[in-house]
Amino acid sequence: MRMTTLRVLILGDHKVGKSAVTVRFLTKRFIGEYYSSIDHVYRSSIRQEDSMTDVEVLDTCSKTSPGKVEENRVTWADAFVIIYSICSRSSFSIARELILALSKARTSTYLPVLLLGNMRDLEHRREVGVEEGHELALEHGCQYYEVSAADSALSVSVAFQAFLREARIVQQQRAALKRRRSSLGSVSKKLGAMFGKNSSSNKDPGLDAERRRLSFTNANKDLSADAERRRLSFANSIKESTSDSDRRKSSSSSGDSDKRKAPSANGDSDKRRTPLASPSKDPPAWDAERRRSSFATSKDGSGDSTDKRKSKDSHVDSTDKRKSNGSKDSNGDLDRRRPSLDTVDKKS
Ligand SMILES: Nc1nc2c(ncn2[C@@H]2O[C@H](COP(=O)(O)OP(=O)(O)OP(=O)(O)O)[C@@H](O)[C@H]2O)c(=O)[nH]1
Repeated sequence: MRMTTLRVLILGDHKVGKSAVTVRFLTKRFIGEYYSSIDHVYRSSIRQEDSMTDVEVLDTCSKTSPGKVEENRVTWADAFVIIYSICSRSSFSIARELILALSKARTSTYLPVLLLGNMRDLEHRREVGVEEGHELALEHGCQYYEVSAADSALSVSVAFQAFLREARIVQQQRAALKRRRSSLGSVSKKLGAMFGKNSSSNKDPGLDAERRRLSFTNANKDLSADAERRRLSFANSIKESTSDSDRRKSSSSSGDSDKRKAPSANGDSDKRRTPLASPSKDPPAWDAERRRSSFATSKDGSGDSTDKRKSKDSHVDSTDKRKSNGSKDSNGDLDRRRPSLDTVDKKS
């Protein structure tokens, strides 16, 4: 179970019931006549949800200047309770002064402030409306309740419990912020110790600037060299492509087109191209001769359709042979077919 200590400072005009309210909250009892010319500190442990809160309440003696608050007290306290009497307009004005004084004293941090309008049981003597109390509280971001220390402990207890809950949260947030700041401070000190020793920029800013300049120049040099490399590579590729083109031209002029196709293109495309290309390469004389031979065979009537197919097949074979053997095949094949023509002529 966690334990925290909250310091609460009670402020207000004379005889508004500061002591009566404080004692009511801490002891649940009402003391009708409480006289003291000195400040009192009350200590108590209050249970809130899952935790206990140690509360120190400083009941101030407001005989001299009730509208002012000493700086050391402001520093001491975590939370402030400002009490006025609903039966006293002047006590309400002093409450306003105190709120403003607190705002000025601790501008950097949020101050939990509870504004209490006491003596609610004396409604017939009311000088300050409940709306005025609400407005003042809203204006300065305070909690606000009207209570009666004389009438019941409940109203006082409700007001204090709600206020202490808020005060405790604010206190915890403040403590966490302090821890974070201190840890950040120690980390930054360590980093400063680590890098401060080795950092040349702190010692010699001129040297650091020169190092950056050289680094920039080297980076530019690298970029220029890279661009030159790319330019040379591009020029070489152009040269290579030009010489390759020349080579192709010279080889095509020497009639070696079939040989060029094989290594340059993939095998499949060449295989596809070869049978389509070969018939168109046959000279017209071969076609004429082929037609004539076919006509002669049909006229002769010798040989069936199978023979005709064979003849055609053999002719295709011979065409392929011609392609591979050149002039030798062309002469030989032509000569082999000519005797048959002669035979036809003789028969006819
Ligand atoms: N009717 C009524 N009387 C109250 C109430 N609270 C306090 N009193 C009376 O008001 C008078 C002043 O009460 P204190 O508690 O002494 O007020 P204080 O602000 O502490 O006084 P100083 O410290 O002398 O400035 C006492 O006679 C209380 O009995 C209340 O809620 N209702």
